[in-house]
Parts: sequence; C-alpha cells; structure tokens
Amino acid sequence: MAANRLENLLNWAKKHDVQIPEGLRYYSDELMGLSCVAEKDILSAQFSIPSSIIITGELARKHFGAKTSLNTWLKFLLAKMKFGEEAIIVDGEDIKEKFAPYLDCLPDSIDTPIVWNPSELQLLKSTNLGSSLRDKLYLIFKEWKHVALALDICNELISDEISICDHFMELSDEEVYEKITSQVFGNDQFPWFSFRAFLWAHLIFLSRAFPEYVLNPSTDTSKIMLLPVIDLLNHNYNAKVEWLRLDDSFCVRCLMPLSKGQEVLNNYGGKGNEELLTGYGFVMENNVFDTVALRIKLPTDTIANILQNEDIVLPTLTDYTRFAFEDGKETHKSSKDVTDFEDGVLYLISKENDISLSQLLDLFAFVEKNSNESRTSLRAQLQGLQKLRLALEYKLDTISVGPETSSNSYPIKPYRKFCADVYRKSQRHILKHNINSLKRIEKEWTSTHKSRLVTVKKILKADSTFFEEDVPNLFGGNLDVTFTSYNHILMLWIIWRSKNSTCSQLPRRYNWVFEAFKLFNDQYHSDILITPETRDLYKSLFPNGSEKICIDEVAIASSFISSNSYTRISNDESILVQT
Ligand SMILES: C[S@@+](CC[C@H](N)C(=O)[O-])C[C@H]1O[C@@H](n2cnc3c(N)ncnc32)[C@H](O)[C@@H]1O
Repeated sequence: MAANRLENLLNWAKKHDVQIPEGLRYYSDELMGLSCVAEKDILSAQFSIPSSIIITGELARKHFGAKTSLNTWLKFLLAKMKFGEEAIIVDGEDIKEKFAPYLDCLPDSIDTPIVWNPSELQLLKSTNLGSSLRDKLYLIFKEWKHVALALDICNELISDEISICDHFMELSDEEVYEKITSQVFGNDQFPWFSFRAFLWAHLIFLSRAFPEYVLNPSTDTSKIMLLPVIDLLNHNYNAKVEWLRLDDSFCVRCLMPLSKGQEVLNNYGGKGNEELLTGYGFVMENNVFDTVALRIKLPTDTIANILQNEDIVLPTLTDYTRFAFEDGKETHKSSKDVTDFEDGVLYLISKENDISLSQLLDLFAFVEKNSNESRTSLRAQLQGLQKLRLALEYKLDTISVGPETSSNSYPIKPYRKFCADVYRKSQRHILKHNINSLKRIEKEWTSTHKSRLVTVKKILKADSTFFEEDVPNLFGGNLDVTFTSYNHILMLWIIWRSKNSTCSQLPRRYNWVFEAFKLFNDQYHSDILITPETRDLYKSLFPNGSEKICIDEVAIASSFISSNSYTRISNDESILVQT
C-alpha cells in the first residue's frame, strides 16, 4: 500500500471529523495489510466516525431506488463506486468522489479461498471448507444474477455471465478460476455491473462490514455497512472493545489501556478458522472458537417425530449466524418445523465444550433405537455412541489424507498454504478431542452398567466349560476351533446354553440372557426368515451341516443379538445389553 494513499485517507478522515485517538500510527504490514499501533501508553482509546461518511444501504436505496435486498444493492453500489466511470450523485453529492480516498485504501487482495487457484484449493480438499466453497460462490453468483436482471442494462457481458452462472456447478475448478476468480483481485477493469465487480464488492463487505443495527437499533440485524478508517483495525478475539453509537457517530472503544508498541485491535467476534478464512482470508493458531461442522441429513418423518415427541436439540445454520450477511433475511425464529431442515441438522463440535457432542449423542441414540425402545435405553445410547464415533473417525480419516498434487499446477502462495495447514490441523485436533471424549464417555457408561453387559470375554471367564467341552463337541471333536468373529461365539453360546439347561451352572447374573432369548424366540420364531446372509453364515460355521444346531436356531439367535446388543467398533463385537 502506497504511503500517500494512507496519508490521503487519514487527512480525508480528519476533514470529515473522524476521531482517532492521539498517539496512534497506521502502517502497512506485509501479512495483515493496514494496521494500527500505539506509539505511547494510552489509557483509554476511542474511535468515532460520523454517520455522514458511513456507507449504508440507505445510499443504495437512494441511488438505485431499491426497496428490498438492500445488502445486495449496496454491494452493487460499492462495485459502481470502484469500477464505474460516471459520477454517482446521492443527495447532490458525488459519492464516488467523496469516498475516493477510502476506496483507494481498500486491500489489493484478500486471501479468502473463494479466490484461490486450483492448486491452492487442493490444500483444502476433503475438508468442510474445501467442499463448501463452490456452493458459497454459487450463492454469491445467484445473488448477483437476481439483481443484475433487475438492473435493466442491456449488455452482452451480463448475458455471458448469466450463462456461466446457469452452468456454474458443471465447471471445473480451472474454468472457475480462469473465467472469474483469478480476475477479481487482478488489475483488470470490468464493468461495475459485472459479476467479477460484484464478487470484489462482496468480498470487501465480507471482510470488513459492520452490522448496521449498532447505529440504527431498529434496523434488521442482517444489514451491513462500511466504516472507513474504523475498519483498519485487525482482529483478535481477546481484544476487549465495545461498539456503540454516540450522538450520530459509530464508536469503537478500547476497554483496556494500550501500551506503547501494542497493536490496536478490534474484535470481530468469536469466529472459528473456517469463518475467518472464508470471510477474512486469515486464520488464528490455537483458535478457541474453532469448530468442526457436522451436517446430518435426516428423513423428514424422523425430524417430524423428533420435533413432536423428543427433547432433542436440532440446530441449523441460523442458530450460529448472528448476521446473515449473505441474503439479508431475518432468519432467527423461536420454533422450527421440518422445512427448516432441508439442509440438514448442523452441529458444531469444538475442543472447548461438549455441548454439541452430548446433543449429538441424544440424536444418534434416537436414530439407533429399536422400535420397542426409548432413546434413553442403555443399548440405544451405546449403539448411538458407537455410530457417532464411527462418523467422527471417518471424517478424521478423510481430513487426514493429504492434498493431491495436481499435474497442471498453479503457484501456491505460502501464506495460503500456512492457512490451509492451520485449518486442517485444528479440524483434526477437534475431531480427535471429540473421539477421545466419546471413548471416555463409553468407558464411564460401560463401567457404571458393567453388570448389564455380556461380552465374549466375560463368557470365557464365567463359562470355561462351554469353550473347553461344548465347542469341540459342536465341531466334531475339534479341539482347535477358530472363529472369525466374536459374534459367532456369542451366538453359539446363546443357542447351546439355552437348549441345554446347563445354563443353571452359570452365575445367576447371566440368567436374563436366556430368559430374554426365550421370550424373543416365543415371540418371533414364526416370523424369522432365512436370508442368504444366514445361509452363508451357517455354511461358514458348519460347511458339512450340523446335527446339533440347525439354521433356524442360527437365524433366531442372530436376530436376537442384533436387537439386544450394540456393536463395539474397536473390534466389531456385539455386546449384549440387559434392558
Ligand atoms: C477489517 S480489515 C482490517 C484492516 C486490514 N488490515 C486492511 O488492510 O484493510 C480485515 C482484514 O485484515 C486482515 N486481518 C485482520 N486481522 C488479522 C489477523 N489477526 N491476522 C491476519 N490478518 C488479519 C485480513 O486481511 C482481513 O481480511
């Protein structure tokens, strides 16, 4: 950034009565862009900017006559101020000229992955962010198209870009980059109404807009505005600042004294790295607000059932969004219906607390429960826990696979690689942390309910006769029978011990298994179907058939086990749970 542009901006700000505390110096930092530092100790610093030089939707309303989608029109207005050639008169003033020193100081580039080249995008492959970028860009494209069509400008370029928009999801990363994103921060000039100009304006707003309601409390919380000079402060979530309206000005007040040499920082709010990187083009290491988003699509009737009957939290994006910068809709509402879940349920897990994890456990127990169980049954809870752990481990594995190096490589900006590495690493840490929490919870539950669980290991201890005498006997005197699955042992044990009343020799704590199996058998025996899987299983156990155990018994015991056990994923073992 040329020093004279910064100086022009500061002189302009002074002329327009922007209040900047004494003893501050603005400078250009290679990494953070324009930044501000205290040159002496300052007890209380306060910045203020009069509303006459705040860029709000009101300017767009006046200039374009827009009544709705003011955020979108405001982006068009900014694009027009930057790329248009004519004066833009609002209330008798040329706002293009008025804000020129501010426009000159807007960043030459933002490191948001929305504009990364295909090789840089590879660095985010298999991450939530990497997978959502195309959709994000498409949403911006559609937002542009909606208003571009209403502009009533007859221009070939608009028709060309609309046609790109209509086929946008079919384009390759290379095509998107070459046709659109590479140009946004290039030196090219394009018409102010083009999508590239709009995308530039969108990214400027995304990285430096403030919510207008601080200035106009009665306004919609999604409305955005630009605050020249105030928006030069960089972010740290530890910065103690207050945003307020004083008279007709917007103020940022530092709530802690500044020491000489200290950077003066704003606080953009508790944002995780995914939001910081997408919106602002940077990440913070060890970011306590970092989360991993888990989006779960559920059938409509499951959602309806939960909403009606269950006390399960089903969050959606709107629960996490404070200012819906994207579309300007007021999205918060107190109660939800099935239509709110078209994009699925969205849980944000973190390292800082287990709230989302426990909400997920409730949901997974509900999804895993049998028709005759409640979601609070121990079996459903343990089964839900295993399924959740499996989902997290799968996600961790996916993220852990490194990016592919593509043959047609573009140069990778080292800072972008750094951002991708920090983001990926933190996603992995959060997943590992939550997997460990699940392991801990599983340990607690299984130890509290030890007496209600039957594992093969326990059977081995309690019923050595079964292994030493009955198993060889079942397999024609073979003393060295090997099983490929714990479940086969469990199944044979249940069948054999319930047929041979020898189970009375077993400790009484196992009686419930045979009582439950008898009930199950009485209830379902006539309904049991011999599936091809049962035939395969029977054949694998008894290639030459068996006189002692028949296929019907195998079918009913398998079915009993699946309704009365959960499967521990670490060794794929079914563990019986007493109801
Ligand atoms: C509101 S602006 C702040 C002023 C900005 N430095 C400029 O040059 O205009 C937000 C931008 O500042 C940069 N930024 C803010 N805080 C940062 C941080 N903690 N680390 C790295 N970059 C940061 C990012 O480029 C971000 O898009």
